[in-house]
Parts: sequence; structure tokens; C-alpha cells
Amino acid sequence: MKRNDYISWDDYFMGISLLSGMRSKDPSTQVGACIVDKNNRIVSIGYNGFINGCSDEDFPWTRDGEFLETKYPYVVHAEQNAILNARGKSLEGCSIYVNLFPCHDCARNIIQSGIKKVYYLVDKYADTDSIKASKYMFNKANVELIQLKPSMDKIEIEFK
Ligand SMILES: Nc1ccn([C@H]2C[C@H](O)[C@@H](COP(=O)(O)O)O2)c(=O)n1
Ligand SMILES: [Zn+2]
Repeated sequence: MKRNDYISWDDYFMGISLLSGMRSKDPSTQVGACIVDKNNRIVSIGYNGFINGCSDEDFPWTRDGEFLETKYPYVVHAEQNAILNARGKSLEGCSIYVNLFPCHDCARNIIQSGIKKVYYLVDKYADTDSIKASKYMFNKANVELIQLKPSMDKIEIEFK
């Protein structure tokens, strides 16, 4: 008889996003993204981090202060890394699972890539203009937004 306590596709893909986000070195917000096609095949994964081929030590993780001395001009967002890690594969009709609601810049890239559904967990910057612009664009572009309510609080993984 088959097991009944297997995880759903949604929890699986969001779990993979969260696991991917655990690779992030950002001390305040770790974001992971997982892009999935219509056949539930994972097309690409990403997390927020600094640009490839450079030492992380050359960039700051600071949030406050002079813009150029903060992380903001340098960090590549999880969604953008996931899109770029697909290396030009078609993302038409795909879904993206991301633990944090996409900012306006990621929203533009998500829409342009052909992704049609965004599954997210938290929307902690909902009051910002970036997120308002993001929702406006998603709405105009008919991209479906789905706040996932996972069927469990945590998934435990044991290495043994
Ligand atoms: N949709 C998003 C939004 C933000 N990020 C990244 C960019 C930063 O590394 C971090 C946000 O930092 P905070 O301002 O909360 O200290 O999350 C992303 O990857 N995707
Ligand atoms: Zn973003």
C-alpha cells in the first residue's frame, strides 16, 4: 500500500525554495526561488547573493547608510538568479515558488520571461512602493499570485 504522508507538489517546491535560500549569505533576509514547468519539472533554482566570479568579501551585507556601501546595488535577487540560471531555456507558462513576494525589478523579469504563476509565502514589504508596483504589473500582465498556506509548519531532513 502506498504511503499517505508524502508532501504535496506545492510544499515540495516551496521547500526547495527555502532550502535554496539557506545558501544565501545575507544575514537579514534569505530568499530562495524555484521555477517549475507545467509538468512539475524543476527548470531552475536560485537564491539571493552577490555576482558570480567575485569574492563575497569585496561586497557589504549592510542594510543602512550610503547606498554604495550597502548590499542593495550589488545583490542579485533569488528570482533573477533562478531566471538567469535557466540559461535561456524557455520559461513560458512556468510557475515560480519564492518565499518572499517579488520586488518590482523581479516582477518585470518574471513577466518578461513568460512565467505565469507566482507562489509566495510572506509579503513582509507589502507597504512599500516596490511591492505596490510589482502587484500592479503582475495584475496588468495577468500573472496569477498565490499565497501558499503550507499543509505543515516544517519539513525535517535528516542526514544519516
Ligand atoms: N523578492 C526578493 C526580495 C528581496 N530579495 C533579497 C535582496 C536582499 O538580499 C534581501 C532583502 O534584504 P532586506 O532589505 O530584507 O534586509 O532579499 C530577493 O532575493 N528577492
Ligand atoms: Zn527582487
